Amino acid sequence: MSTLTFLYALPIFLLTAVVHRWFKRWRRSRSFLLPPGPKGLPIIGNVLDIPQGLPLWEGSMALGRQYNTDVLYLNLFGKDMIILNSTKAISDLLDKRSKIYSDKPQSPMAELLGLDWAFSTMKYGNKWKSYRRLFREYMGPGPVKTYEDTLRKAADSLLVRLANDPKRFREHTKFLSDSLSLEIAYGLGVDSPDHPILRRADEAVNAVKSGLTPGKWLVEFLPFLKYIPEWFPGATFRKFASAGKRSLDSSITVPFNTVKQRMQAGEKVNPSIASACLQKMSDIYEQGLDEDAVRSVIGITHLAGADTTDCVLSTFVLAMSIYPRVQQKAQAEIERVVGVDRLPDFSDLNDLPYLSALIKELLRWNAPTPLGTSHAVMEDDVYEGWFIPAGTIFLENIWGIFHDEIAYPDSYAFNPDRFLDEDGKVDPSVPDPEHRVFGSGRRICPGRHFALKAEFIIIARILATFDVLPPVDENGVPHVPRAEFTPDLISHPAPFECTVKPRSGKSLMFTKASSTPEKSS
Ligand code: HEM
Repeated sequence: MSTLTFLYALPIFLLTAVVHRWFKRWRRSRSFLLPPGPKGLPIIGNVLDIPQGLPLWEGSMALGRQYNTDVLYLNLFGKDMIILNSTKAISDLLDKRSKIYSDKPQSPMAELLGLDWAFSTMKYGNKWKSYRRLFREYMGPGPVKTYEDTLRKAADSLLVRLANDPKRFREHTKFLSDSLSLEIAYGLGVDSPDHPILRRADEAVNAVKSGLTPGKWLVEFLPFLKYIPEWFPGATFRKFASAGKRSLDSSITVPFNTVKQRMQAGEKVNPSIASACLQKMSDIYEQGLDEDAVRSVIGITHLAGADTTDCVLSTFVLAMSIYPRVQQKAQAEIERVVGVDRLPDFSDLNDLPYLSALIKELLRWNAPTPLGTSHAVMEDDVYEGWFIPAGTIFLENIWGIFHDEIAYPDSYAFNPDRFLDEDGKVDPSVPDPEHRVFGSGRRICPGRHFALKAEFIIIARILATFDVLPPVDENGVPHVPRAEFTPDLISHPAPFECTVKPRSGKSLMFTKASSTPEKSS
């Protein structure tokens, strides 16, 4: 198509597609009762109804209250979207009707990023099931026990970095999260955050986070825009997607090929999911999978876990610098149960209810994925008398249910005690954020067993050895950071300053003793 023809054809194509969609929706809305939501305008639907200046999770809670519904219907350029604002609605639909609510919406941005290899964006079906089964072989509740030693070492190397350079705590937690997932997936050790594999992975994760943020890109609502060529004025999304695709392709290929080539050359490689899979390729072929499937499942293990782990750790540092009494209480519990002659270990978990409550509170206070990731319904459905058209996109408002003032009074305060009963034991009557923060139904996060293990050991060991403190100015006055979080698909604390100080000579001894030389790839 010549440039001129394209320029003439585009607006006509655009208008026809939008009018067609709007007409379909208008016809349907006359025959069926859709769930409550703002009325919207012709063609663009509710685009202008979404409260501005607020993250979508807060804005949709406000709209839900305005329309007195926990099943908020929005129409965005003819696309049906429902935001579920209560645990009941999430459980009724995404859990109890998971047979038809486990699809993923077809996302033009995911397509432009070339994400068809990733089972997290795959349509519900046999291919997704077989990829997820392979992931579970290495990340299920049993297999994750085999990573305990790697996790202890990773936690201890973080302590060393914190002791040596306390102000750059945020870089250290990020490096820990990134290098840990690289090691578990490929057995590759890296000694610097500037290692090209980590940099590429970072670019890839950022591309996915930005590319899949709900409502961020017009092409999600007007899919034909994906045919706009990269050179077209204003087509920044195309350039963004091409760069993201390059980083993603490199991130799943380079480390995998490195391990494969080393194994083929008979070199010794560290244990990892990649080496385990490559050693048993004949079994994998028998399961109907091939090397592409293995590469992609391991790629997801590497890329999906790092940012969420980092998010929880930086939220922990922020919370401790704002709430010193919570920190002291957790440290006192650790000293009482573990003593001061060793570091906390996995076997201590059940004896540390306050620490368990603190981790639950971290996940609640700043849920790493405030809207989960979208689901799509595969068939027309009816819920509470409302019609739900096939293909409707669903978002679960995890942030919203974690800020429900009835379940969690004074919900913006960081208060682990809300999860404990009078005897200091975890109170089963308080809804456990661990049951909701990882999503729902058949798509529930399969990395959750690993995530909870990693967070426990890292946080317990930091608390045992360091005090997290707000920064002080030249007059010694502390400047407590504010609890602010980014409005992204994975919502991190906004930049803040603080520092960490070793708690005693003994804690310094632990960090020195565990200062084993780091591997290089
Ligand atoms: C605190 C840490 C984490 C949180 C809060 C989290 C949260 C989530 C959420 C909300 C989903 C979407 C579930 C749904 O569609 O309903 C998800 C999916 C997923 N997560 Fe996690 N995650 C975490 C850590 C991890 C880790 C460490 C890994 C890998 C080792 C991982 C791998 C995945 C994968 C592969 C999926 C896609 C599942 C599918 O579509 O079948 N996650 N996660």
